[in-house]
Amino acid sequence: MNILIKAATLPDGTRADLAIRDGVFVDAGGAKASTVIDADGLQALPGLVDLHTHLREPGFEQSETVLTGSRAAAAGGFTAVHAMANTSPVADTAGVVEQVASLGDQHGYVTVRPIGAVTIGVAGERLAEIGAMARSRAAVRVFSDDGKCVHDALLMRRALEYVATFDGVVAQHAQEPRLTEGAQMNEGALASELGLAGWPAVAEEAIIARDVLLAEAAGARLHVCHVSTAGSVEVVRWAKARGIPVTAEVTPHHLLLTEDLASGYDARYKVNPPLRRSEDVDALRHALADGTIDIVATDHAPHPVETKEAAWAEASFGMVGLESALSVVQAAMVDTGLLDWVGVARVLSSAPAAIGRVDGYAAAFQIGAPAHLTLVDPTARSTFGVDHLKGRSINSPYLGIELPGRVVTTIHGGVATVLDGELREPEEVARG
Ligand SMILES: NC(=O)N[C@@H](CC(=O)O)C(=O)O
Ligand SMILES: [Zn+2]
Ligand SMILES: [Zn+2]
Repeated sequence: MNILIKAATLPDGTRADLAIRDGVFVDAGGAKASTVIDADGLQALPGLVDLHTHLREPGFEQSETVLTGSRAAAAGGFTAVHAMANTSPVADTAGVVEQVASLGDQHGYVTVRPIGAVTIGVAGERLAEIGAMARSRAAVRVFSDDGKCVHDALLMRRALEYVATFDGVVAQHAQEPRLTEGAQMNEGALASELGLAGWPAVAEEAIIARDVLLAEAAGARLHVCHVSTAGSVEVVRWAKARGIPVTAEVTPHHLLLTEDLASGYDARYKVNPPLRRSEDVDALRHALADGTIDIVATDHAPHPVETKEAAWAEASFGMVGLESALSVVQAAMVDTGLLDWVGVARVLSSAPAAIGRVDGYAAAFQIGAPAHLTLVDPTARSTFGVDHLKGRSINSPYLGIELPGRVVTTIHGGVATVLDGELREPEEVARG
């Protein structure tokens, strides 16, 4: 597939033609193409990379599969996702991570990089086969028990020491379990009023504080999943100033939504960590803008309708996020003047790729670099609806809300997975 993209606006604001042949960017001068895309007025971004996606396969295919999650990702402008390990069986062996990676390759919409579990069965008791997963064909570099916190300090220390030997990273779901038993929403006056058990900020902050010190002692890379409080930002800022190799992510929903949405007991807003106060949202936005928080990661967490339409206390934690991520980042960060498109390219592509050690994202748009990109129309506005959702689950907190921006085209390795705003079928993708 030869593609010529005419007059796209690059992240730095310059306009350029982009030519793609055999999966890489080539010189646009005089290039012939079978597909010509008029990108006048469209913003080009490097292909988005998600460090935190729940694809649910194997085991929870009623929520999502590698195929349906890949389609949701492509629709959202993503060309690579990291698949979380809390599947059934858990991705704690070379066999499971190789299976997930090869399903991703077969479907071809996005690069699927499996995350390996830190502990067997994410049970927090014994280390998983970290080395075998790292050496496998899936070449796992990110390890996480996400959904659960690696709360045993000795296990966390050993995991950090182990991953340091091959440049891996432990991605921690920072949640002190004793402080959050039965927790349902952010701790505070509103939780008391609603009669829901509170999830205190200190349960997140205390684990981050412990883990940055463990990472320093181990000389290992630590990544903090879904940072949600102003206090966590302060801890990460302190650790970075000290030179500790820590990176942090924030989700789109923690950049936009606040705890008061829990008032109606609509479990679409139930998520872990919980939606916090507007002061926290403000601190997270500024931390992302100043680099204290490195990246945006979706924490796309599909769940079946039954488990989200249940009473709040019984409902599952989590929201889908792949299809809405870029729009929410535009609303929270770009349209507020906190981040420009160069910044968006960093927090949603080059920085997550660097943390996950995904090749091909450091030199976006350069001749010879793999052609992963997305074209968005930042002037579009639409009411977010189920038609925007391309995965298997519809537990989005944005249904019925107007959001800016629209993904018009996604190209993964030179193959268009979205054209004119429409997903292309797998057969078409394979045929090129
Ligand atoms: N975020 C969530 O609320 N849920 C995630 C787990 C997690 O990311 O902790 C899930 O797997 O459903
Ligand atoms: Zn988590
Ligand atoms: Zn998660």
